[in-house]
Amino acid sequence: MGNVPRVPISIEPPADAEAPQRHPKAPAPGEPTAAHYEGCRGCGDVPGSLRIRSWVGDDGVSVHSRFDVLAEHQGAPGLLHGGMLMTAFDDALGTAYTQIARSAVTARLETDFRRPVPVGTTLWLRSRVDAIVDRKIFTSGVAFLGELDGEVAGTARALFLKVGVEHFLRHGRPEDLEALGASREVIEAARAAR
Ligand SMILES: CCCCCCCCCCCCCC(=O)SCCNC(=O)CCNC(=O)[C@H](O)C(C)(C)COP(=O)(O)OP(=O)(O)OC[C@H]1O[C@@H](n2cnc3c(N)ncnc32)[C@H](O)[C@@H]1OP(=O)(O)O
Repeated sequence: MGNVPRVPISIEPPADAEAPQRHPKAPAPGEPTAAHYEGCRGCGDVPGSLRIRSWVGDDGVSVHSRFDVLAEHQGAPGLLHGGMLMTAFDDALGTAYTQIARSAVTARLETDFRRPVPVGTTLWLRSRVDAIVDRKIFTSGVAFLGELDGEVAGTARALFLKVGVEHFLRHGRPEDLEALGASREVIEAARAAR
């Protein structure tokens, strides 16, 4: 396999992992969550976005999300593209962790596709953080056809790793970071520190 890295195999949280605690500044149960970023492909209000909307669950930790499946999300004729369902899970699980932690990025995402999803369906997703171990945030979610707790269309698990703002400053496109208020000097300093 030459230089191809070994593929990590497990995102199972250890049995003694820390239980998730809601961040004190997170929105309250029933409130909508904020978009990750206005340019986000999952939840931002920009062309090409899935325009996923999420709300905090009654327990203050889990999140439920709505994704209206449109013709532009097709893979097979009239059916949702699998990668779009993964995008929806990435976004919803990535919103669930914002109830607990600040910034983190997806390290691994596993999805099981249980039922085809016709165009015109409203998908509802339930997502939660199962455990946190140091920088690792273990999450899981379920996507339902038509209504919360309807027929299961898919399930997913993801591992997010906490990162600092320097992750985005080092790797992001400078003009997008500058549009968020980062100065060229701060961006260059973060890149020089690599
Ligand atoms: C300006 C601010 C804007 C803020 C906006 C917020 C936006 C939020 C956006 C959210 C939007 C939605 C979401 C998005 O779209 S997020 C976008 C998609 N994700 C990415 O681009 C991430 C790309 N990957 C990386 O940057 C690095 O690989 C990361 C940071 C993830 C880890 O590299 P780092 O050098 O830091 O860590 P490490 O390699 O020492 O590993 C540490 C530990 O983790 C374990 N491990 C690692 N990988 C895996 C794996 N795949 N499976 C299982 N385990 C894995 C590893 O074994 C080790 O474990 P241990 O040996 O310690 O036990």
